Amino acid sequence: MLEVSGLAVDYGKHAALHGVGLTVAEAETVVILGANGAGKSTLLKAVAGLVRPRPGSVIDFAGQRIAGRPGHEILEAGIALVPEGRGLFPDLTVSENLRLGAHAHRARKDEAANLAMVHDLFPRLVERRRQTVSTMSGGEQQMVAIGRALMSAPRLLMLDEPSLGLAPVLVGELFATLAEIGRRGVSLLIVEQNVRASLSIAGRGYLLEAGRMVGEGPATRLINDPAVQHAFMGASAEA
Ligand SMILES: Nc1ncnc2c1ncn2[C@@H]1O[C@H](COP(=O)(O)OP(=O)(O)OP(=O)(O)O)[C@@H](O)[C@H]1O
Repeated sequence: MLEVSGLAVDYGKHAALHGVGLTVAEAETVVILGANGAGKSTLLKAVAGLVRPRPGSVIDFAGQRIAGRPGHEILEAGIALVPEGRGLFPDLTVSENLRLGAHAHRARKDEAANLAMVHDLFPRLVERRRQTVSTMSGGEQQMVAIGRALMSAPRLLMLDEPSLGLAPVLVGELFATLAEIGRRGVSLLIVEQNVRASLSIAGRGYLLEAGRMVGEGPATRLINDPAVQHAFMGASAEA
């Protein structure tokens, strides 16, 4: 469903991605692993239309060529991003933040059904719907960020380090919910440093190093691959 090849992104003279490729099939969960600065966020931003890829980069989604298109068109095509740091409006309430995720045309007519789905996945957001986001815990804010992305009824949900800053018990809950979202038919593309937790819900993974893909394979193989363990399994990944 998502097919990326030869994706290159430059920040001025600095090349952050040197021509990477990856695929995500319908209803598949894929993880991108890599150290700080490897280019993981840049990859997601390029797919989401938030940074411009170099001409010649190919990003195809559900039969459409989306490379270089603006972010709002890519959202309409069915790709949503939960950015690193979550990108919420801290002074607005939970409900207001969720409603802001529903502005895509493709989701407007189903807003009530999408909200019901978000409340089903995150029951705590029902009780907290009038609470200002800045007063919530990190785990609750992550629920709002994922909920807001789901309000656009994406076919592909991309998450940039969703477990960052969460206590280990919340990391477990987060990945259980992401697995449930995947079971409901949404494709997931997840950038993570938490190797074990993310691979445990994924079908496949890729290793990104200094702007190049240096490995890929089934999650069950990567989770036991010594190269992955050496390169990426820091203290946080052992949690
Ligand atoms: N806006 C920017 N301007 C210039 N250079 C940037 C910009 N954003 C990222 N870079 C550089 O591009 C490279 C890839 O960054 P990116 O944020 O994609 O990596 P990452 O793998 O997501 O790392 P992290 O986990 O630290 O976010 C890094 O060398 C980074 O310093």
